[in-house]
Amino acid sequence: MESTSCSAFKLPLSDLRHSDRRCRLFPQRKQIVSVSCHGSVGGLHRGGAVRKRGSTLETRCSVGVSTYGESFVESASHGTEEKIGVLLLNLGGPETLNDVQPFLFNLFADPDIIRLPRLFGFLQWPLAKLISVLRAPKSKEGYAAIGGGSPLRKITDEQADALKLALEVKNMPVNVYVGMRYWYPFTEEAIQQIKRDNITRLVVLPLYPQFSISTTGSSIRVLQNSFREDAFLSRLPVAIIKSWYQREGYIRSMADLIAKELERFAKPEEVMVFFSAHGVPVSYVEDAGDPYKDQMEDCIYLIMQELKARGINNDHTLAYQSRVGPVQWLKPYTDEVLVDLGQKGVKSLLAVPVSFVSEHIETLEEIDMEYKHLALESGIENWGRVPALNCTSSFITDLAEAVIEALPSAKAMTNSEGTSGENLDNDPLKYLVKMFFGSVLAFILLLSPKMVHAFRNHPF
Ligand SMILES: C=CC1=C(C)c2cc3[nH]c(cc4nc(cc5[nH]c(cc1n2)c(C)c5CCC(=O)O)C(CCC(=O)O)=C4C)c(C)c3C=C
Ligand SMILES: [Fe+2]
Repeated sequence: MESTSCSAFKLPLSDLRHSDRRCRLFPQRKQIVSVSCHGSVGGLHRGGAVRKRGSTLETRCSVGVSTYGESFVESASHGTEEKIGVLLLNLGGPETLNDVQPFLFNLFADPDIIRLPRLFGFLQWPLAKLISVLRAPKSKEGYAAIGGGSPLRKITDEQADALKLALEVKNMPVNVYVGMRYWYPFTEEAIQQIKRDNITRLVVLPLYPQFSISTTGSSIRVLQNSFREDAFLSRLPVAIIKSWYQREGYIRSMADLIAKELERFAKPEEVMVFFSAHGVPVSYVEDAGDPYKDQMEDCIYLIMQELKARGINNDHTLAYQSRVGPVQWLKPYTDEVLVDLGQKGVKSLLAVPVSFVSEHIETLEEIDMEYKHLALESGIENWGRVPALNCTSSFITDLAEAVIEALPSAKAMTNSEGTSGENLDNDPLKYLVKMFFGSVLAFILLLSPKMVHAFRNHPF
């Protein structure tokens, strides 16, 4: 079954080697191609397993794809039939508590998440194994507190459906695909579905408003790897929307949500608007040139300008949450700022999650439970939280407009440069030797009490 599932991708040799490596690394991926995910109800074709949510099939569905109706558009210039695809990229999340450790493994095995010097690249997987095992108990507690799994897949599927409808209303029939970076439906599977569907033009839309190497950057790397040596994909015109936090529709939708939540307070004008963004390690910004911090600050500025234009002049602040491990992350840290504000006498606070557009563990557990508790303990008396955008119609309409605007710029992804971390090692003996020595080194490095503590207990 293992080799069948890998070879069933029917990739050229180079890609096959890649997916073979993944199959060794991501045992859970072996299962995905053995199940057909297609179904059809009332003109709706999509992962059959998606409709059977909760069944065993559900977690095995490889591709979250909205392909209802026909999505052919007559190409004005060539008179040929166009079949437009939109690929939504997202992080993915464990759907059950048993998924938590393998999900964390996939996350920490990503060289865009744990950035090791090239020389130490062979340590990536043993380290990922070790950190995921250390982290899993704390992470599981979080997922258990929000019902036993991440809501990300369900919400992203709903966003895909809503986007498809919004584009249909604008006279643009498309197939919408969902590709997750660390859990089902994996980006690689969505790409294979795009190929099977003979899509002729593709818009890639990461569901992260701001660009970070660790999120959008990492997902684009997956695309580049898959597209580089595939005859069909390397010719496919693609437009990638790398960031979209500055779009008016998004800014207005965020301002709408904030204005609405402020109204719930007895004295709305006295509420501190507290933007909480997912952090990244400082080295990403300072050494690797990640634009994430600049874009985040710009985004907050634009939202506050929009609120001011509506006569809302509340104080606001930005802090970063969800740090993991023993390195410096972007400051100020959300937990520290909350305590500080409480001590300074702030009584009413509205938390605004700003780096992500769906509810997820960090909003539902970290903000709603941990930070709320901390804030109330620190002297803040009135607490509120702005919901994630999810399927807010003005937001989805704006995403549809972003897709339409991006489409004309689609061109073949001609990325011939190699991508770091792609030196595939197909010799099983070499692989085992590396794994063994890597593991020994990783244990020596990581099992110091300080490191263990950092990964197990750091907030989030
Ligand atoms: C813009 C959003 C995000 C950035 C930037 C980001 C960077 C980043 N994350 C980790 C480590 C973890 N992230 C985890 C979950 C998680 N991360 C994001 C978004 C961003 N991450 C989301 C939406 C989620 C939740 C998914 C869900 O299931 O709901 C986790 C797992 C949870 C936990 O154990 O704490 C980890 C770990 C790093 C190291 C990083 C940048 C380098
Ligand atoms: Fe994260």
